[in-house]
Amino acid sequence: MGRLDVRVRTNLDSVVQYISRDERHCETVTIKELSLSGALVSGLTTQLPELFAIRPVLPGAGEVELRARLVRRSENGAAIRIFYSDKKTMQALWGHIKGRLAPSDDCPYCGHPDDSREGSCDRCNLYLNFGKDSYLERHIENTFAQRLNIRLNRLNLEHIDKIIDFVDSKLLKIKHRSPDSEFIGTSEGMLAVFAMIRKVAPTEMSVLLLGESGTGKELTAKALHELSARREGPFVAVNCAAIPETLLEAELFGYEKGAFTGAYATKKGRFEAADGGTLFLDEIGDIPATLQAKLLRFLEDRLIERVGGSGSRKIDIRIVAATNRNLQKAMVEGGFRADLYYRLNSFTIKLPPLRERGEDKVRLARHFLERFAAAENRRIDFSAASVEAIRQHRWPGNVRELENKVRRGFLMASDGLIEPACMELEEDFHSAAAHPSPDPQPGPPRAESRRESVVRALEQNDYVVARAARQLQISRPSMYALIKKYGIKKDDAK
Ligand SMILES: Nc1ncnc2c1ncn2[C@@H]1O[C@H](COP(=O)(O)OP(=O)(O)OP(=O)(O)O)[C@@H](O)[C@H]1O
Repeated sequence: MGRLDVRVRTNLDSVVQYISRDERHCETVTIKELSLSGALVSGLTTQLPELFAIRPVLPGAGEVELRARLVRRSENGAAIRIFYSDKKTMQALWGHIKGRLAPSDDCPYCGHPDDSREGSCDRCNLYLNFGKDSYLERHIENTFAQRLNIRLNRLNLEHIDKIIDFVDSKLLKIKHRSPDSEFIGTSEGMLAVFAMIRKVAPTEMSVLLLGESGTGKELTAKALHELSARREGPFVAVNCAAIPETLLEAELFGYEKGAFTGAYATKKGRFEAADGGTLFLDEIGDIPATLQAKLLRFLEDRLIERVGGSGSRKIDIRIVAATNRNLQKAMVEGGFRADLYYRLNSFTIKLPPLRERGEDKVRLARHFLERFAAAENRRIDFSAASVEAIRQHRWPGNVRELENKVRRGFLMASDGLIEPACMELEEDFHSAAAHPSPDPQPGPPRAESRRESVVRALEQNDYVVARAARQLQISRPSMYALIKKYGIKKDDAK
């Protein structure tokens, strides 16, 4: 029963109706107690689906249809929640309840003595003027925030995020996700990376990205592009190690017709394709010496010359380069030009390996799982053992390996649960069980400590909600909802 509603005893015959597997079920029950948002019914014999209809016959108003959900069953009957319906139905329902209100001097909501029956209750502040026609609207208005709060308290962080996303994107059509919002991470290392991305993105500086394979270098390059003034221009990515050395120059700089055997027509290279935007040169450590010289020339004068061409042309691009090799060592050993290294190295972002990102591992795994599950409209979760195995695994292939393992787990899961074996991580789980980690790893809020995480984030950000929300990688409205949900006040946070 709704805690905020006036509840009366009644004896209404009602039909409960639902459809399962194309079959219509009807059952007659009796409503014993009724409020605007709930009822207690007796005589229910079947298992109900999550949502069903109940059709009480209200004396004087006839049959009304209400949408309902089962809250709990007991020996006395079943408690159901009634959802707000159209105004006419609500008025009929309220008319029935009002007619059965026993005269009392106590507030029917909270029991506080009240003899005026005018205005609001001194204690719970709810509107008491039942006799007025406007009561229903005033009641709905007055109780809206409290109803919302009751519901919010039952939701977890992910639900709240989903609802806010839905409202923003589907109802308000706000495209509020920033391009790096799919970039998951709240570990110290990743927060530093995000801060650097935001700082350097709007500039025209060349950026060098360092990090093991699969740590997110390409994603970083895309974020740099999206957060720059070049975002409307093209983003062109070239994996220099994937193109044979003999073809790389023509691929990057283009060629004129007849420049070499097989050059039947003039072709633009990737530099020209990226004109006005960003060129991402992945595996830059693998380009041959001749191309290193050509790239250096470009960085100095911004001119390119097609293979077999006689003139040069100006190109307006920003270069973001990446490598998982130790360029400094390659430079010392003579495999990479020092002048090019220093040109590219004017701003460097180092992506930490996944094994050093603490609880980000689990956060990323959940992010990928959510994506796969949403694409196939399935509900699937990790078992506790899987979560532990994800924490323990060393992840030599970093985020790409994690994504692949979660994809495998998603395909192999049975009964809606991914066990370590589904991801081929059973050994990591067994070693975790044998040597439990004393260090629970820093990271995002777990259910039991979520309040503490929210308080900590607020403290660390001088109570600036937007910044604390950013630190926890949640939206600002979600942060406000959490502050309210946990009743956090500035004084508690100290
Ligand atoms: N922090 C992250 N949040 C969400 N997805 C990520 C993150 N980091 C990486 N990914 C995903 O992991 C995969 C590998 O990332 P990416 O290709 O950017 O890595 P890389 O360092 O460029 O790899 P390589 O060196 O092998 O080219 C991609 O699917 C990418 O979207």
